[in-house]
Amino acid sequence: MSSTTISAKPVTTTLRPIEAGDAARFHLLINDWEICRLLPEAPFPYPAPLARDWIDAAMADRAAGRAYQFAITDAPGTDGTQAMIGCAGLRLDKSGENAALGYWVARRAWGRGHGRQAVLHLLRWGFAELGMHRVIATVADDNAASLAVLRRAGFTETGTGHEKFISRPGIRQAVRHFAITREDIAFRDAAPKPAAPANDTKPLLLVAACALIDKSGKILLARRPAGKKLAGLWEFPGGKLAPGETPEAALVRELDEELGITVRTADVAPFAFASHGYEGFHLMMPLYLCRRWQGTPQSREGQALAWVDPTQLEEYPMPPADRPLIPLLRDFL
Ligand SMILES: Nc1nc2c([nH]c(=O)n2[C@@H]2O[C@H](COP(=O)(O)OP(=O)(O)OP(=O)(O)O)[C@@H](O)[C@H]2O)c(=O)[nH]1
Repeated sequence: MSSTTISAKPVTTTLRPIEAGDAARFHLLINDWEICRLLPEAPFPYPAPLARDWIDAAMADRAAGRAYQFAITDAPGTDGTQAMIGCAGLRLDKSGENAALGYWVARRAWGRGHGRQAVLHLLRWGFAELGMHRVIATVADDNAASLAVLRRAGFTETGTGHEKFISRPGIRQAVRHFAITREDIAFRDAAPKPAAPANDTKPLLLVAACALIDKSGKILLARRPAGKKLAGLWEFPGGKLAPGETPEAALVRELDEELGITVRTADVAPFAFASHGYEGFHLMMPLYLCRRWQGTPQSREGQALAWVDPTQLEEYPMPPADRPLIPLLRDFL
């Protein structure tokens, strides 16, 4: 991921990989008792060289695939730059199945939902990109804001304990442990919206769609052929679920029927969903990412195909349901 943006008004929270040039601001923000006292490994005062060392280690970890640390940034200012307001990251265990989540938001940016947005964004990215299945987090018992962030993000509390915090010598700080799984996130994203108004009786249509991503990071779009509804628009391969079929099984079937490729259910990762009211039905469409398949995608139903760079998706007219997915893909990939 080069960068990734959330545009959930009124907060705009962006994550981008942390870089050496962030050291001075990192130090300025973290060197605050109200931050250091909540982080097990942060001394207070926080020495400037430690900020540089921490970032160097983060960059080495990223290169080795051990951990992925991001700068949390705010909405662009009038000059277009995005100021760093905190840090969030995932550290994988040896098996690659589990990751530990860590994050902090500078005091000047508290109370605006940045922590929750950053955590949700990082989880979606991690579950889509890293192949991990479970994320754990440990939070000081007196860190009310962080406890709320994890609970609202869908984490389950798994236990309590005591840990050393460098900034609080002589005590073993009471902590709470949390965990969330890939399935929890998929369920959370697919959770029903609030009940529709009584006069809205449109049937719900469940469609599974997939962004196939090739080695150069391009996404496959298919053009709806003449004669179909929304003809001429570009869409993600996929289709309606047959009765009793899971979205993953529907994708495996549709990708074979439409493109002649073989995909395993284990190779499709849930990424986002579209929920859109068309005339006559309400579309609920989970979008999966897939980077591994067998065969070469071919047009089996007369549809034109195009491999599109994520930054150019906007140049391809897509159904209205797909439009909110474009910035997510552009910023994730
Ligand atoms: N596969 C796919 N369908 C989408 C996307 N966006 C979107 O609004 N849809 C809608 O979801 C439905 C997908 O149904 P489908 O592909 O199984 O069926 P279809 O309308 O092509 O006709 P069919 O019943 O002859 O297969 C259509 O109403 C389509 O317009 C998308 O990105 N991919």
